[in-house]
Amino acid sequence: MAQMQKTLEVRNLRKSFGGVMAVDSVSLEVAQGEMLALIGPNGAGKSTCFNMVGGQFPPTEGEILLNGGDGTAVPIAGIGSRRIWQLGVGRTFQITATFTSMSVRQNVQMALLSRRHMIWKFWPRADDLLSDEALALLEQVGLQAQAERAAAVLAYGDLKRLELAIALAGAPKLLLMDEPTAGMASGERTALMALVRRLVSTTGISVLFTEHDMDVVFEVSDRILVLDRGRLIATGTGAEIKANEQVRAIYLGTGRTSGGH
Ligand SMILES: Nc1ncnc2c1ncn2[C@@H]1O[C@H](COP(=O)(O)OP(=O)(O)OP(=O)(O)O)[C@@H](O)[C@H]1O
Repeated sequence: MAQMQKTLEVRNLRKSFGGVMAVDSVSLEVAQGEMLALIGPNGAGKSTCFNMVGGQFPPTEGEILLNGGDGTAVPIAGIGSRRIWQLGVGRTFQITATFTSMSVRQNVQMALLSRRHMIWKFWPRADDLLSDEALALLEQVGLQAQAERAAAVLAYGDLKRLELAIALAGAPKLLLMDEPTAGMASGERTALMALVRRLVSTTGISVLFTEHDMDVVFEVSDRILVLDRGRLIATGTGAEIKANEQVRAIYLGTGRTSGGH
């Protein structure tokens, strides 16, 4: 198998839905410890890219390679989301999914259990066993003080932090975050993504995220990828993307981000 330095490599990815080419010949790489934003107007193909990398559906064409940890390139296109998660690709969704009747700590413990392929019948024991580990993850996201509260009563921003802790419990090498700040107030958005930025720096995981708030994108990303109508039209640092005429023409120059949210 070929050697691979990157966490993720995508080659000539395509997805068509009937007559619509939602993603067209997209190639990209995510380095270890890199925080990469995937931006573009509504309908550009961002979610479709995420869904192929995360295994929600197979590509029409193209390769998706994940670093197996020892430098080997593991093909993951079309192998399904469960298997992809086991190989180290975590994901947060636009709608947060937590067990509302459980405490914040127990939600993280459930994710730890799942990672260890333990099942529900171990729960009474796991409640002790994995408690410290869960609390350590909650500390990483700044939620330790709320560990014993029911997930149902958390403020929205804290729920997003819990979702992040749950994703980290899966020990991902790559975390996909599809509009992680959707529905949050501006200050909260910056705080959440600054936290993710710190976690990337301290843990060395890679993050690929979509985000409609350009201030957040420019503040936290190492690099930015711009999609338009399924095609990757630019890749670069914030400064490069800001200066890119094609990107400005598509939407930065219009004064909107990508509408919608
Ligand atoms: N399941 C589907 N069936 C048919 N067409 C789809 C499907 N999913 C996405 N599309 C189409 O593919 C294109 C890309 O959509 P996608 O949701 O990936 O864009 P996006 O960049 O994530 O947009 P947004 O910012 O609005 O979330 C759009 O034209 C969309 O209508």
